[in-house]
Parts: sequence; structure tokens; C-alpha cells
Amino acid sequence: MTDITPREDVYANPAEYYTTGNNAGKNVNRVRKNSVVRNRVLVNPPTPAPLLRTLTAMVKFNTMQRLIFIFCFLRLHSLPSAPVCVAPQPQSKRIGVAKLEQVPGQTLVQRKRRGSLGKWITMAVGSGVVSVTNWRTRSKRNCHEVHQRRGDNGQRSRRLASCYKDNNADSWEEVPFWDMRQGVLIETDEKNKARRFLIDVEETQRIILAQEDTDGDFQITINDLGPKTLTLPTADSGGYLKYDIRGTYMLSNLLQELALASDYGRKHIVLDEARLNENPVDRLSRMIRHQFWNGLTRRIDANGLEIICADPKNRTADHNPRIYIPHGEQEIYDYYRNVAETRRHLRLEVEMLPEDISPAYVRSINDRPGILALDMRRTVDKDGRPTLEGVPFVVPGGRFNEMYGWDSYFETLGLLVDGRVDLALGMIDNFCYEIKHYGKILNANRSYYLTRSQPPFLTDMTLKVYKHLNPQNEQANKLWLAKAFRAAIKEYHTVWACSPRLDPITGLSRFRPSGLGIPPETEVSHFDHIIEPYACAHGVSIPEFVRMFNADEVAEPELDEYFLHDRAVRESGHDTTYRYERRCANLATVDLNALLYKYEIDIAETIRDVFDGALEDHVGRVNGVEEWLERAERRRKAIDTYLWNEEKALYFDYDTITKEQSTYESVTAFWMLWAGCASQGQAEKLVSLHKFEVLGGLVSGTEQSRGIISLDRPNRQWDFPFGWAPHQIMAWHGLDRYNYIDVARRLAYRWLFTITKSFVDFNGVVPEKFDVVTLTHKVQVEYGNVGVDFKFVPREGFGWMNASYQVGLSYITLHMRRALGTCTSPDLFFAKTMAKVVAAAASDAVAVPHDRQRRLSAAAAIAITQNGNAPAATTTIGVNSGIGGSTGVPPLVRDEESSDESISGAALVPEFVSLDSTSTTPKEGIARYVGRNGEHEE
Ligand SMILES: OC[C@H]1O[C@H](O[C@H]2O[C@H](CO)[C@@H](O)[C@H](O)[C@H]2O)[C@H](O)[C@@H](O)[C@@H]1O
Repeated sequence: MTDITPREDVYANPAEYYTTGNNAGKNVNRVRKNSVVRNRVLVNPPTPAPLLRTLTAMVKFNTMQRLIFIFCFLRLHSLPSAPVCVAPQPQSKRIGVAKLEQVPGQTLVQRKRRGSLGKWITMAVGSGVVSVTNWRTRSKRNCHEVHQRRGDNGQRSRRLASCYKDNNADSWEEVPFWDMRQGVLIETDEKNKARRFLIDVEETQRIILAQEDTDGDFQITINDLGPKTLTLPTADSGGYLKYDIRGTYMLSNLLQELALASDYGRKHIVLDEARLNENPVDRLSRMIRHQFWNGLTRRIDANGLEIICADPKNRTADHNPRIYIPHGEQEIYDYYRNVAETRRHLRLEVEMLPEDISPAYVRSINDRPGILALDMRRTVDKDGRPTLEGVPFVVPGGRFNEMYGWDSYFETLGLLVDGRVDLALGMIDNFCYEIKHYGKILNANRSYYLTRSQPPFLTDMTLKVYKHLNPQNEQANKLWLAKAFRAAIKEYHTVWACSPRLDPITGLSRFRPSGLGIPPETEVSHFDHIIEPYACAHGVSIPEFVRMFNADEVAEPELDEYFLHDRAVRESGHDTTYRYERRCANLATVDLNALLYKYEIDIAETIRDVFDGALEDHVGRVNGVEEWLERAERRRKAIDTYLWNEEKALYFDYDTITKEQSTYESVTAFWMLWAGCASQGQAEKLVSLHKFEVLGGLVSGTEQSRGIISLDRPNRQWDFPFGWAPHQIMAWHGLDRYNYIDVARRLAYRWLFTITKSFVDFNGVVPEKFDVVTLTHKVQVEYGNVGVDFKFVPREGFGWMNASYQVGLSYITLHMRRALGTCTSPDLFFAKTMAKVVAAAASDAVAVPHDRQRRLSAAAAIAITQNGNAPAATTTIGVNSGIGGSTGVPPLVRDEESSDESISGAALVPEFVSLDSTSTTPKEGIARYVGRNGEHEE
């Protein structure tokens, strides 16, 4: 695994970073102090100690190395050795900020002595390009000479120096010189030093939006048609000098930083250039770790209610905050009643659920939707009085503002990478609470989800968190583990391995929840095409028919059957896909049975390894290891019998009613690897199948399985060409488990590239899903995309997408991570591998099956055309389409063994070199930092 050292994060404590005109003088001083120290280190001549060390080291050099060393040494020390000029002003006198004026052909420079170090700052202006430097001043006969620090380009310094006019000591305030290198960026040590910009937050925000956000979506993306350049005043010059920042990525980062600064009430900031051209991999990973998880964290208690009660999916007229409390949970009920009474402005309604939560009851409260209470812990309030607080959890984001079943598992994996064990543990506690009080892990904790669950991951999730608990609390940890496993055993027996989900013939399980009526949480027109014929037949409008159907005023068995399957689809988490349409509740699916096999093995192994062979379950029965191993073995055999297809070398769903295997090829076949259910032989066959691998990662299903798309048969979001985070993560883990780490890494790289590229090009977006074939998050599909509607700066990403990024980074090598930082297209990155595949295909083309041939020829096309017009499934994007061309991936092919040079913003943003830019300066003259005492600071 790659060693990923997390960067220290300034957002962890924004006050340390942002500086304002009013209250951040202290911070400015701190930053400035650091930079002075840094400058001093840079400009001082080498001290004897390193020199001595180098000379000692030279003993080990060979002749060539010695020659190179001597050559470099002579070059560095070949500057004229004129006596150092004594500063004309007294050492302690403060002169004030430097000023700058430009007249044709000549630049006037005013200098200011810095501190008591005897150094001077000199500003030079090229043609339209401003640069600032620290110079050491020297006097040589009648002329002042300016030397760059040792180690920099002495020749350039001398060229500049020779143009430097003589002045007598008293006229040092203004030193004219001619810049002979019009249009050339003056090379100084500043080039390598990160600039800091002095920014008026509100004004810069106004200008950047007016100039760059041409489509008016409050984001700067590659779709905006602005000049893509903005001139910012530098902090070190007190705002007098300006520097252009360019390209979508830097500008959008600026917009984001401004928004964050504004959140913290800052009027002016000193912003490091490094923030604007930060390696996007570091930036995104940092944002996820330090911002997004927090942005997605919720608690259900007095303080968290307002946020969690908001439900964008609520289409009823009633938007009052409402909380449902499980039957008999009197203490919690009283707590919320008290909240409702003491915080009347909330207008909170508190309702206790009946003991029997029947489908009819759930349907009856569809017009009064509410949040479902979760676990609470005892604590004390600020006055030391005992109270309750909600156990925290993470929501997926966007309109999904509640705790979901399988989302929580993937979020947990990401949280653990980021060291947020508290949150991961909280979600398991909440799941135990749901199983205890609602009878299952809920699809999510809203009233309309009460009858259905989601794919079960509790045992693996618990074991992963358990490994992260403090080993010093062994006893408490074991108790916690026992509680969670007891809940899992209950869930296994009462939800998944019994009627109606268990198919008694095959012994396999199905997604088959109860429920009545039409799911109310879907988009308004979601079912119109289904309902319309019935509405017509009854001679009523669609809304009227919906009302009649939900009120049992009409009997339509066919429609009941349709919604039985629809609910099953939603329980499967794969809503929606042609794989499941009109049959899901009948299918013994690959997904569910892989997960249940894992439950059985996990329970057996945990009883054996942690609980000395016996664990009392929810009804007080002692469970042993053998019974669970037997269950697992029975399931494995059934999976091999009904789901495995030797000829096609893939797992398929099995229809328990028609007694036929489905033909839909789903990427969830890899879940059998994740669960450890496949034999080594089956694994080999799965891995050699490239059906699902496309440019941006793994696609949900094959194009052929999805079938033809038309106006009457629209795309479904869990079909080709869409790719989802859970599918990627499950495959990586499964492949890793079967020692296919290289394949896992390759897939991880593809997926991470997809996320990084969108992040760079689209103002930091982290969406719910992607079209992994054309690499876009702008998808034309049911529900659109979630996580894309934000202004200025993303604040939460999307739960499982965040997780997949952090988990994915833990798979790839350092070299891959660097390539990712330059947004190197997977096809370019893996060009060598591809070439081998193509060569292999050429030698056995006749024997290669159709599918494989299709993929290999696509690979060949990509290898040959390098981002040309390849077939849909594997296309890299063309020159003008945003990916892989001039507006996308930098046209640089990195060799796998290439250098580890760090990544600059320029490398990421090809427009940097090609744009014909028009610069705009934020409010000329005012962008100057005014220090604590009202004095001007550099
Ligand atoms: O509102 C429509 C549907 O939304 C959910 O499904 C999608 O989002 C979930 C949260 O990220 C995710 O778990 C699921 O896999 C997605 O398809 C919800 O789960 C559905 O029940 C709901 O009908």
C-alpha cells in the first residue's frame, strides 16, 4: 500500500490561516515572520558546516561527479565580488512601502529596507509581467549592482545589473533602470517561492464572478467562457505588485477560497498561491478529510433537529419538522416533547410509532413524512444537568439528508481511512438501534422508508471498526462487538433468511420488502409513464389516479405487482436498472447472496476468534461456529448451482419464479470475490473478463445487457454507461483479496482519475455518480446527479464518492498518485500495458471471443489514436470535448518510471499557455493590507 502522508491542514483551524484587516494582525505577523525566516535562509551564503559536509561527501564522488561539482561551484561563485554597499539610511529607519512606476522603456523602482537585516527589496517590472525579488545591493565604482542570491541565475542578474544606472547614495529612493528583456518574465528567486496574495474578499468575488462565471452557475468550470485570467495584488508588495493567476483550476480554487474566507467573516485575506495551484489530489483528499465529512455529519437531538428535519424529497404540502419515536421509547419521546415545548420556533411535531409498523400504517403517514429517531447517549448539558445527545452519523449528501443503509458502509470505509472512528462507530450504534426498534437496517431513517431495507453490510462494517478501537479497552470493545453481532444475527434471521425474502427452494435470498402504494420520495413525474395507461383507463388525471390507488379506491393487481418489484429495486440499492425492472422481488441476486455469505462467515469466525466459540443471540440462544460455517457452505453451493455460469464465466441473478438464470451482466459479480465466495478458478475467470472496465473505472453493467435506449426506453442510472463508487470499492477489495492487486490498482486509478478530472474542471465537484464511459458527471438520467448543486465551493461532496477517493488513494502507488495529480489519462498512463494487450490479441485474434475482441480493438484504437475517436465504451475525449484534449488532460505522456517532480497548476491547466488573456485587477489601489496599527505592511 502507498504511504500517504497527510498534509497539515489549515482548515482544521482556519483562524491560523486567514488574515483580515481588523483582527488578524497576529496571524499576519506569524506568516510574515515565517517568510522572513525563509528568505533569510535562502539569501544567506552557505554556512561553513554544509560546505564542509559537501567536501567530506566529495571524497566518495567519482571523477565525473567531482567535475560537475566544481563546475557548479565556480558558476555559483563567479559573481563580481564588489564590496557590499552600506545602506544609505540608518539601519533602524522605516521607509514605508515600496512604490512602483512604469514609464515607456524604463521602470522606476523604489526600494524599502526590510527589517533590521540590511536587506532591500527591489521591484522590477517587465512588459506586463511583474516580479518581485530580494536583492543584495552592492556598490561598484559609480554604479550600483544588484545581485541575485547565490545559486540563482547569475547571468540574468548581471544583465539586469548592467542596465542599472548609477545613483548617489542619497537618491536611492528612486533608481531607474531599463529592462532589456521586454516581455520576458524576470527570473528571480521569487519564481520558486510561493506568492501570497492580498485579497479584498468581497470585491474579488464580485469581479471573478462577473468576469469568469459566464454561465451564471456560481462556479468556474471549463464550460465558462471568460478570459480565464485574473490579476491579483501580492502581499509581499503591500498590494502594489500584481500577478496573474490563470486557468479554470486556479480561478475556481480562488473562488472557493474566497467563499470559505467569507464563511469565516473575513474581509481581507492573505492567500498563498500554493492554495490556488495545489495538487488536486492533495486538495480533494484534504477537503474530504477536513471539511466534507463534517459537512455531512448529523445528529438527531435538540441542536441537530433543524438540519436533519429538512427533507428536499418531501413533496407533500406539509413541511413541518416531524420526528417519529419508536414505540415504547418513553425517555426519548419525553426528550423531544420537551424540545418541542422549549423551542417553539422549531414547530416540531413529535409522534410515537405504533408497536406494529404495518405497510398500511406506513402508507397512511406518507402525507406526514418525518425523520425517524435514532440512538442517543446520556450526557450533561452546559449547566451540568443530565440530558441526551444524538449519536452522530453521516448522510450521503444533497437531497439524501438521512442515514442510509449501504451508503453508511462505504462511508465507514472512508471515515476509517481518515481516522474518524467515532463517526463510523456511531453509525453502527444507530444500525443496532434500527434493528432493535424498526426491525431492520432501514433503507434510510425517514418514515416513508420504514418497510424496506438496503444491502446488508453490518458484520464487515463492525469488524472493520472493531479493528480500529483502542485495544486498551478490550472488554468494552468486546461487549460492543457482541452487541453489534447480536443485532446482525437478529437481522439475518428476521429479515433476510426468512419469508418473504428467502426462497425456500434454492435456499437463496431476494430483495422483497413489504409495502403498499407508490413510493412518495421519488421525483414528481417518475412513475407517470407507468401510471398513465391506468389513469386513462379510469378516465382520470395521473394525480387523481395516484390518490385513488393509494387510497385503495381502485384495485389494479398488475400495478401492485409492479410496485412490489419497484420496492425491491429500491431495497437493492440499485434503483433503477433494466436488470431488475418488473422482476427484482423474484430474483435471488448475486449481490445479496454474496453479502449474506459474508455475514455467515463473519459470524462464524468472530464467534470462533473473539467469543471462544459461543455467542448468545437476541433470543438467548447460544450460537456456535459450526452452524454458521454450515450455513455459509450451503449458500456457497447454492450460489455455484444457481448463480454461477461456467460457460459465460460469470455470476448471474436467478429468477426463483421462472427458474431461469438472468442474462444481465452486472459488475456486482465481483462481490463474490469481496465475500470470498469464489474459488480461485472462478476468480481467475472473472478477472480475465474485461467487460466492465472502461476509461473511467468499472461500469455497472454491459451495454449489451442494458439494451437499446430510446425515447420510450430511457437510460437507467444503475446501467451502462454509469459507474458508482460502491461497485468500484467492492471490486478493488475483492481483487485484492484474491491477490490481483495490480488489477485493483489499475481500476482504482481509473476511478480516481474520473473524480480528480471532474474536481479540477468543475469547481471541485464530487458527485453521486459518473458516466464512466464519457467521463462526465452531467448525466441525462432519472434523478439527474446529486452533489452538483452548490455555489462557490463544495462543502460536502457525496458520501460514498468521498469514501471511494480516500480508499482508492490507499490502493494506488506513489507513482500513480503523482500521475493522478497531473490528471494523466488512464489510457495514456497504462499505454504500455495496453500495448501488450493489443500485441497479445494480435497473436490469438482468431480464438478471442467476440466480447474480448471488441475490448481489445478499442484498446488498440486508443493506443493508436491517443485520444482520437474511439468507440463509446472506451473513448477518451477529443480535443475540444473537455477531456484528453486542449481543455482537458495535459498533453503530456508520463512514463511509468518518470520523475517525481511536483505538480504545478500550470501543468494541470493547459489554457495557461494558450489563452489570449485579458487581465482584470480587483479594485485598483485598495487591495492593501492595513496592519494592526493602521500602518501599511508588505
Ligand atoms: O429518491 C429516490 C431513491 O433515492 C435513493 O436511492 C439512491 O440514493 C441512495 C442514497 O445515496 C442510495 O442508497 C441508492 O442506492 C440510490 O439509488 C433511495 O435509496 C431510494 O430508496 C429512493 O427511492
